[in-house]
Amino acid sequence: MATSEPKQQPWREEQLRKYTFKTDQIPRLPCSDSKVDELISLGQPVVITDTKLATPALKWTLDYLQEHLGDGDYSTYESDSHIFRYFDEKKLQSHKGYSPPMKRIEVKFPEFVQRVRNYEPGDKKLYLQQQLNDTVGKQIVVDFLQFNWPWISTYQRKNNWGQLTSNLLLIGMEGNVTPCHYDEQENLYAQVGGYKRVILFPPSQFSCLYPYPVHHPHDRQCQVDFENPDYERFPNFRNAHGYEAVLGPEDVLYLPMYWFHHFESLLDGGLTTSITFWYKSAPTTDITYPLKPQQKMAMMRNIEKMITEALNDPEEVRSFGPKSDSDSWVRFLAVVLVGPFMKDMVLGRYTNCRDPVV
Ligand SMILES: O=C(O)CCC(=O)C(=O)O
Ligand SMILES: [Fe+2]
Repeated sequence: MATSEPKQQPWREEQLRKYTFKTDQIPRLPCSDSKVDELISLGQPVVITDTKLATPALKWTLDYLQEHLGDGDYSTYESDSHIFRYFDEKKLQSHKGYSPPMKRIEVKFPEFVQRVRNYEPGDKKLYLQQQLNDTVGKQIVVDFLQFNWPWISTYQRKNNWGQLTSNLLLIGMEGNVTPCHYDEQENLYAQVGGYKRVILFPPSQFSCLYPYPVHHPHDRQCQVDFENPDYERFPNFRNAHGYEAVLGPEDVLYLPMYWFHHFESLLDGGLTTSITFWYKSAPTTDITYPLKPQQKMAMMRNIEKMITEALNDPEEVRSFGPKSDSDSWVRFLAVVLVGPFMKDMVLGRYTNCRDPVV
């Protein structure tokens, strides 16, 4: 009888960046394992190893894409460093004087390929992040139609998710980092080329991660620099505890809505290609108490939006805190009397909010 050799791990520990917090592993399971259904229905992350969700995209090399993508524009971010921190361009307008740490450019695919291939240390790093749309050529449409829609639609139905909103194609250079943030949709994230590490934190760790105020261009992004955490400003980051996995071709991660996530293309690992499948969340039917941490996050967002809109001046919200001695009782009230919900929303995040140094 043939014995199967244990499969060798196709990446090395030195390809992972080093951080200060502890992590556990996200479970890796085949589709046939009934735990997959259970975890997804509980809103818990899981890596599923054999969905064949985006198998036709395994052949999407740069050459293949260049031949078949068509001549549409591809949104690509340019960054001086390996960090690609997303910003909301609409919120930039009301946040005068702040220039974001990366720039979005629209390029034709061959230009992207040329810049990636000719990259030299010191050049700006690139990260293509473009929604798949109807400008792609016929062959890409054929590949797309052959994705495993029956499998993914089953999960959409079982979990009562809303419509598929978009598929983002991500092509990143080795070492690129998408820093920690959360999104407001359910995500089945298909890895198709190269290896990417993902680190997740559940919504219950909101108070360890200090997302920017909602009106800030970096809304939904954590303020803490994972590579050099400032524990004075963000003391609870010491208590952050993540879940992680390295995703390779054919792996699909269920990334639940409101879970914080950080992605890194492995160091010295070449280009990475991934495709997101974003779904609207299930409508809330009956509310049960206590509310879940993600429901509280949604509430906080609404309250912050209301306050910002009511005051009609983000600066007034942000510079909360004593401006003079006579204001100090306000801070006293906030610190001593307000319950954990308001503290999580305000302390550290609002009292210590600073723009990152560009
Ligand atoms: O792959 C990445 O770099 C970021 C992906 C991400 O943030 C997402 O799929 O929500
Ligand atoms: Fe995301």
